[in-house]
Amino acid sequence: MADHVSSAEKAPATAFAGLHRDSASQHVQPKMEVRNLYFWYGDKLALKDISLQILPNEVTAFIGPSGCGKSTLLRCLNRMNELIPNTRMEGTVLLDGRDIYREMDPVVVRRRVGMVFQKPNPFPKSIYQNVAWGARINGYRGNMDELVERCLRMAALWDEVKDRLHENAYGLSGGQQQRLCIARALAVEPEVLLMDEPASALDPIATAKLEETILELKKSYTIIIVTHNMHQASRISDTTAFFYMGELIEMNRTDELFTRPREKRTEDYITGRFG
Ligand SMILES: Nc1ncnc2c1ncn2[C@@H]1O[C@H](COP(=O)(O)OP(=O)(O)OP(=O)(O)O)[C@@H](O)[C@H]1O
Repeated sequence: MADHVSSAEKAPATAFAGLHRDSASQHVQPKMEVRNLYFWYGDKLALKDISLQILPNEVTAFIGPSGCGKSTLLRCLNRMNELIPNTRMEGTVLLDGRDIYREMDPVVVRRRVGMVFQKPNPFPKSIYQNVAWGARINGYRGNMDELVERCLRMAALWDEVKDRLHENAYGLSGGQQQRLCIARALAVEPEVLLMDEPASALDPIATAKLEETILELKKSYTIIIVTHNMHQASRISDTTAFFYMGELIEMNRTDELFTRPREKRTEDYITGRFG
């Protein structure tokens, strides 16, 4: 296991020492931290002893063969896993140092840690209402027009939809719908964005646009993205975590992981020898 991967026994500050380069003397606090996490679907163990840290304002990519637990881990980071019956989790997940399972309300966790899914899933409502909805149920009292515009701009969609805000979202292309879903996620003012293969249903041009958007968003948000596409991981992420059969095999700066993997299984995967 790579030496930067923390365990509960190691002090969190040192666990990421090999990774963080912001300052030689000062460690940035992780935005999120997972400690010794196990997850079961019924009797089936899907995640085994996962420990890792997510740094703020970075893109972290989760890669690995199908079924290795990437989406499961993503859902553990905002308590979405709790919505799946007959599952069990052990371990700790921290957001800004606070335990999201023991010290925080799940509704608050899901607001602060937003999610964008594999398939764009806008509501059958107008573009405007798609963005305003989340803010409204969250009790937003400010100027809604301004908020909608701000979120659509952040999601790099404003210029394409500003003259058709009250048209049905289903009239948008797949790539536009996915950016609308990002705008909708941003409307509740999250701090972390979880993205589960957000480009898998998009063509190369829409994918490129989405990747640009993600790079722009990381200035304001912490982003974790599950991707099957290793080129995408290397293009947009700062840190990459490689999973295999429910275990975290290696996590490192993306350029290091792709050019000098420490583990044979990582090397085999990134060179296409399996998976
Ligand atoms: N709702 C569920 N009920 C039972 N088992 C599940 C459920 N969701 C996932 N699993 C199992 O848990 C393991 C991890 O699945 P998960 O979807 O997290 O993997 P993944 O790495 O995201 O896969 P993919 O890349 O194919 O999306 C797999 O063996 C999968 O079959």
